[in-house]
Amino acid sequence: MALGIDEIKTLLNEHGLLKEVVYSEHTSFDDVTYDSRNANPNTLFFCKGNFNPEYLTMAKDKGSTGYVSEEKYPEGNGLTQIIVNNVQKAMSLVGAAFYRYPQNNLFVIAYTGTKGKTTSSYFAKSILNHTTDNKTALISTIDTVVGNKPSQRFKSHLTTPESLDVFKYMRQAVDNGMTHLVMEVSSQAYKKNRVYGLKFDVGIFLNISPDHIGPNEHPTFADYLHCKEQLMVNSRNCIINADTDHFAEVYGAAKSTTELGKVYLFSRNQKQVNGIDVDFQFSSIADTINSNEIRVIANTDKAKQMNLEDDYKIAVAGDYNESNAMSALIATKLANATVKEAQEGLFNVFVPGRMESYDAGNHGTVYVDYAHNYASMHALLGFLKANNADGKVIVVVGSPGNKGEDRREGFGKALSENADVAFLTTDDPAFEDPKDIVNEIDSYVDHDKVEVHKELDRRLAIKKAIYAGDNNAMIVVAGKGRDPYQKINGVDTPYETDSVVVQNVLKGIENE
Ligand SMILES: CC(=O)N[C@H]1[C@@H](OP(=O)(O)OP(=O)(O)OC[C@H]2O[C@@H](n3ccc(=O)[nH]c3=O)[C@H](O)[C@@H]2O)O[C@H](CO)[C@@H](O)[C@@H]1O[C@H](C)C(=O)N[C@@H](C)C(=O)N[C@H](CCC(=O)O)C(=O)O
Ligand SMILES: Nc1ncnc2c1ncn2[C@@H]1O[C@H](COP(=O)(O)OP(=O)(O)OP(=O)(O)O)[C@@H](O)[C@H]1O
Repeated sequence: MALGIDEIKTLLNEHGLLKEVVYSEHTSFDDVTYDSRNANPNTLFFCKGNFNPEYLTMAKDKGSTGYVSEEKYPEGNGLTQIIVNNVQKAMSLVGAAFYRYPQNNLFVIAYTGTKGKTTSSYFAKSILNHTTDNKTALISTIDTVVGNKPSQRFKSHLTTPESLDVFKYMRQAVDNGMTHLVMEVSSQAYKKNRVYGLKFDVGIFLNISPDHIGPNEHPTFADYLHCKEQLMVNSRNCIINADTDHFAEVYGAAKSTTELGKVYLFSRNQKQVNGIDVDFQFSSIADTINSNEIRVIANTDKAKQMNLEDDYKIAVAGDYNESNAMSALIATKLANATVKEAQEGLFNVFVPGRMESYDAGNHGTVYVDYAHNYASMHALLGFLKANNADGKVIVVVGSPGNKGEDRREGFGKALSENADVAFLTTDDPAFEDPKDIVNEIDSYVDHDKVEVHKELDRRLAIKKAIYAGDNNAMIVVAGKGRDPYQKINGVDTPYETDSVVVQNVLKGIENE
């Protein structure tokens, strides 16, 4: 692949981004990167973010022949210099052109929402695997899948990658024969223009609640909402959970660029929201601590024509997963999935680290779940308590250091509402003392309602929690899912994952 300077100039000019070009003899580039460590001969290098000019020197030393930046650097003398007024936008446009617009060869379904993006993406992929004969790619917080060989599936670094990576993965997916892609689009992706210029075939808005607000993410909730709404503005078909907070604003964003015939609304209970007819209603017809089943009803003519009305079993527990499943049903129907394919996809789905359940025999049932703030912990514990009022809820939980400090109070509150026993432990303490974090969570717990144990060794905390359960107990190991590390003092210290620790404890119990 190669990209010439004339095409770059035209593209940037069309979008009002180009300020100046200083030519060298290099007018065509064989690679693009935003990280000097990955620069190759004849690479076009993008200077972005918390940039240090030394990176440009490194890129040049490794053979870069041009750079794109919002300012000129003497370190770049001798290279072709492309000066723009927004490097992130420029990077996305140039990335799409360099990788020859792979999005044109993929049906792309994109998810946003404070909670449920990953789970719903796995639901949609599982359905489309049936529809497309396994030709569905995935860009999610957990895994990126660009093909069916083991080497074409790898761990993700971000929920939504940098634009150059988005287009690279799309190109790889197309070259590997993929026809569909399900991806997560975080609010941060819009904030940082990681998907600038991209139109999605289907965009889904799941929900919004205060989160990701802070110095490194969104300055205000309004900014967070605005960024999330951009998925609606940039999608050809919009699906909205009408039960979400701020529904009116989200619907307004969708309507601003999409005709009403292509905006699909769904709700658990309501036929109308704000006087607007909801297309699909779903109800729970079986809701156990291991799985769910929903009934889908079409309310509008548009919905009736889609032939989605039926019952669907979902292999993952949690009543909120009924709503996640409903979104995946509409999205995949727009990609021509049949009811049978959807039923098979939801019945067989497995989402790593999200409501993984394990039978612990005489010690009850263990759930490994990624719940890592008040909203998700409250939803999870409330669901378990509602479905098994006599069962003890035992929770293993910690809270990260140097970020999301308000989660500590949230965990204390969620535990006080629905837990019987808590084992407070370590979870990515970063540069803080995990003991202080545990004590802070503890200070928010109502000790008349919850028996609290403090065990900083996470593996031991999990073991003690499982052993504390009787045969009706529900032991929740929260917060890390399948994260394979603990972030300690700036180092990702390997950790075998909560799922593996749980499995090892259960093996020990079996062998007793
Ligand atoms: C705030 C934010 O979006 N930060 C992301 C951003 O940082 P940045 O551009 O400032 O990059 P940096 O690491 O400071 O380095 C500056 C530049 O120099 C380059 N560099 C760096 C070192 C070097 O030797 N050579 C070199 O060229 C880097 O590649 C980068 O391009 O670009 C980096 C990769 O290029 C990301 O790793 C980093 O994400 C950080 C780790 C992060 O935590 N991001 C979170 C907030 C995030 O994006 N989260 C959302 C999910 C949120 C949700 O669930 O809603 C996500 O989509 O993942
Ligand atoms: N629709 C939902 N509403 C509320 N909570 C949910 C919902 N879906 C999932 N959860 C809870 O949130 C946790 C995270 O779910 P998931 O990973 O699917 O969401 P996400 O949007 O990708 O999250 P994050 O941005 O934190 O990575 C789950 O483990 C579950 O506890």
